[in-house]
Amino acid sequence: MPVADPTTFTESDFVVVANRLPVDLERLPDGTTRWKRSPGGLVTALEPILRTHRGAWVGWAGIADADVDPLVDDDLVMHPVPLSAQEIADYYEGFSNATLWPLYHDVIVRPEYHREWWNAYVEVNRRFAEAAAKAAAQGATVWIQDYQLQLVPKMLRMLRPDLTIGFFLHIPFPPVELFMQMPWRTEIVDGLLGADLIGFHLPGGAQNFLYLARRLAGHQTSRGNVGVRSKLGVVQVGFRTVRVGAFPISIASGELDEQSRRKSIRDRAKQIRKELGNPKHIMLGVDRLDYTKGIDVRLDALHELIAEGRVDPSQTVMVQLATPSRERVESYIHMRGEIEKMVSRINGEYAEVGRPVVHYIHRPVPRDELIAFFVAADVMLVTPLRDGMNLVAKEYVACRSDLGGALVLSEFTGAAAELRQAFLCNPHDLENVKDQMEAALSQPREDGRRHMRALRRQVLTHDVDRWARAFLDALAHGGAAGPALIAPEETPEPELTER
Ligand SMILES: O=P(O)(O)OC[C@H]1O[C@H](O[C@H]2O[C@H](CO)[C@@H](O)[C@H](O)[C@H]2O)[C@H](O)[C@@H](O)[C@@H]1O
Ligand SMILES: Nc1ccn([C@@H]2O[C@H](COP(=O)(O)OP(=O)(O)O)[C@@H](O)[C@H]2O)c(=O)n1
Repeated sequence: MPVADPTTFTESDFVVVANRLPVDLERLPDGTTRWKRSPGGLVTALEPILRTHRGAWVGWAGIADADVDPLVDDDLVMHPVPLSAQEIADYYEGFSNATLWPLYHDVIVRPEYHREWWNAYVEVNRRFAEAAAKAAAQGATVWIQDYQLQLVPKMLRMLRPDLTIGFFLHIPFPPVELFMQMPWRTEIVDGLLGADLIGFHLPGGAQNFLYLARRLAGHQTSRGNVGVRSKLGVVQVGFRTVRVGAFPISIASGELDEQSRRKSIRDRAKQIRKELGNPKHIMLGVDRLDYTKGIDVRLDALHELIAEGRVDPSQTVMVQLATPSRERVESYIHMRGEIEKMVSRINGEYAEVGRPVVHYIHRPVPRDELIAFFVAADVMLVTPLRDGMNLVAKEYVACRSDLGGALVLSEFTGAAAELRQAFLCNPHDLENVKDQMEAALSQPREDGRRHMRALRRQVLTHDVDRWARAFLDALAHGGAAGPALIAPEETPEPELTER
């Protein structure tokens, strides 16, 4: 990838700041390096937006001590922020992914609170704020992304009061009772309040935050509920007005729809079916290997359905594509072991030679191959215990222009708020998951077409472009005049913590 020429390189009017760049630097065994696409939905969603805005992206290159100059790819300028091995351990694996990630995902795993991790988080957030301040032109718009960078809005405002600053949280914002565990809770709320607009996927997250801004940080806030892309909440921070809203993220659905119609993809989907032994049913899971995704839930459900004779293992195949993720964090190491044991157990009990029941792939899969899997799958299994949005569910729907397939979707994903015609399930209730999987496998063709048509209408009319436009318009125009405010002492008891 070309390095930006420092003599022609200028500051940008639109800057995205995220923990990761859209590409990761990879060190190969022969000592050379190459760039590859970064994992996760944040990159999937933001990359097309940034390319249309011809902006700059500030982020980490994905490996330790990479001292890399700014890069240009088409019109996108990327500014790598270096992290040392110790900072990766303390800021990324530690505070971001062993403290904040489990705390914000309903404490599925117990969050760990360590002062040295917090110190590294503060230090690295400062470095990102400084890099953003350098990349942004006078009066630019800077859009900060996600839980790894919650202190950057306030730090950046102190460095560059001329900027318009937005912040979007890609994961759930937890109920107040859980957030209150955080030893540095006030610092985090204050850090976020440096932004002009703070976006969440769902109104529940926005309302949880408003409550904390009032009770914890002592600011006046608006009354009433926050809407979806409407009815922004307001926090009065001295003379500044901070707006708070719900903006459910999406995918480049039109593009994906087109890609999935290509003959090469259709042919590959048929070939996948053949390679799997032409089973009657293909079920598919596509996730980063993360304990929030409920991969164990769907494996358990499949195991019991087979044991009860409700699913025939000679006619059904499950494919689980699991991208490696956060591989040095203890809870991820443990979970991987558990999942691999479950896969072996199902295959040990029910596979025939040359015909596994579960095909498990623990490595990244090329984009075209992934799309072909979506086209081939009869039932898509999306069963997280908690997920901010889950773009995979929307990607599956976008790929089904044939109106085939069925989506089993956890109620505990952001996507469930929009994809109401899916087979919704409660991942904490195994019998319910089994029933919904069985119903999806056996639904009459016409019902399936009707459900898929409705799901597609939602996904195709609410794409990532609409998400970005809604957020950036609200950031630029500030929204309607502020509603009446509630003083901190008037705060009612937490009626706002449900999602
Ligand atoms: O950067 P990693 O540690 O490898 O993790 C990958 C990304 O995971 C998370 O994605 C979230 O964003 C999606 C898009 O909004 C959303 O659909 C999903 O529910 C979230 O889990 C994380 O929030 C990103 O910061 C990571 O880059
Ligand atoms: N094996 C896999 C799994 C996911 N992915 C992609 O990674 C993204 C996952 O986004 P998501 O919103 O569902 O979940 P997170 O991983 O961001 O938590 C989607 O765009 C998937 O298509 C992939 O390319 N290969």
